[in-house]
Parts: sequence; structure tokens; C-alpha cells
Amino acid sequence: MDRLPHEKGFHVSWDQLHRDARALAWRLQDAAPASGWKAVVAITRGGMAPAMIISRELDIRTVDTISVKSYNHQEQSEPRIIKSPDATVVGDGEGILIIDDLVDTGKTLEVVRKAMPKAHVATVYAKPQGRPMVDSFITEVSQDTWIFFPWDMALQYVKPFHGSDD
Ligand SMILES: O=P(O)(O)OC[C@H]1O[C@H](OP(=O)(O)OP(=O)(O)O)[C@H](O)[C@@H]1O
Ligand code: HPA
Ligand SMILES: [Mg+2]
Repeated sequence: MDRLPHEKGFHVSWDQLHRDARALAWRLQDAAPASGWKAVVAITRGGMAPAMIISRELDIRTVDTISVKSYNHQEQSEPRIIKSPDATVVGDGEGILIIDDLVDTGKTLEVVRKAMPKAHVATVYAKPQGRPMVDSFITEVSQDTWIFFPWDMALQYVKPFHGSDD
């Protein structure tokens, strides 16, 4: 699948990500089971920064990872899990909080949900196609928007508006 070009860009700074991940944590506090969340599972790699912020806010010390190798447009292979979390901790997902930075088509979460069907799945950002795959999220952007995360960007010079062309 060709993900680019997208018509719109949504640029997220570290500060914005921190604020949005915190807002998600506060929302997740209300969704917690009576005994609290057992563990956080971050979907690598994009879910790791939000998972760190959320586990800190909610004081969850057990944090594991799941790694999903996505399909790409050259080989039409379906996403598959190449690293699983500790099965003795996550079980069928009961009481487990799964975190990713965003859901786009929902393909990644489809695979993750199959592995932990009872888990609560949360992303910071969501696009409409993948939205049914998440239980909690903070901000929705349109399907034709590409979200740029702070770890993929750098500060750079921009020509003044009232400048010459060279
Ligand atoms: O809903 P989907 O269409 O499956 O897309 C969403 C996934 O794509 C991105 O990860 P990517 O696979 O690019 O890997 P990364 O997190 O290591 O950058 C993003 O971090 C989500 O995990
Ligand atoms: O909009 C996006 N931004 C960054 N990574 C992504 N992976 C799928 N969709 C996106
Ligand atoms: Mg990812």
C-alpha cells in the first residue's frame, strides 16, 4: 500500500505529544479495571514514547513490548508479530493496556488484538478507518492526513516570507 502523498500534514511537537499522551493517561484512569492495570504493552516503535508517559502518569511499573512487522508495498505480506510480550504477564490481555502512537488502517492493531483479545487498546491519534480498532484515543485526524512525529523531524531553516527567491 502506498501511504504517500497525503494531502495534509499534521505536525506534532514533543510538547504536543507529551500533552496529548498525558490527556490519554487521564482518560485511561477512568477505564481501568477495579484492580488497576496489570501492565502496559507498547507497540514498537512508535508506541514506546507514549507508553513511557502513560505508564509514568498511571504509576504502572510493568511495561513490555510487542513488535509487529508491517506489510509494505513491495511484498504484500500481512503484518505479523516478530516479538511478543511475556505471555505469563499478558495472558489473554485481561487488565492489559496496549499503547500505540496512532491507528491508521487498523492492520497493526488487528494482529495485536488477536494476540490479546481482552486487552484495552489506546492510541494517541486515530484516523477514521482504524478507529473501530481502538478503545480510547485523544485526537482524530482525517484519513488523508499524514501525522509527523517529533522523532521523525528536525528544526530547519525556513526562508522569510518577504524574501527573494534565491
Ligand atoms: O493502522 P496501521 O495502518 O497498521 O498503521 C499504524 C502503525 O504504523 C506505524 O508504525 P510502523 O509500522 O510504521 O512502525 P514504527 O512504529 O516502528 O515506526 C504506527 O506507529 C502504527 O504502529
Ligand atoms: O500518519 C502517519 N504518520 C506516521 N506513521 C504512520 N504510519 C501509518 N500512518 C502514519
Ligand atoms: Mg508503529
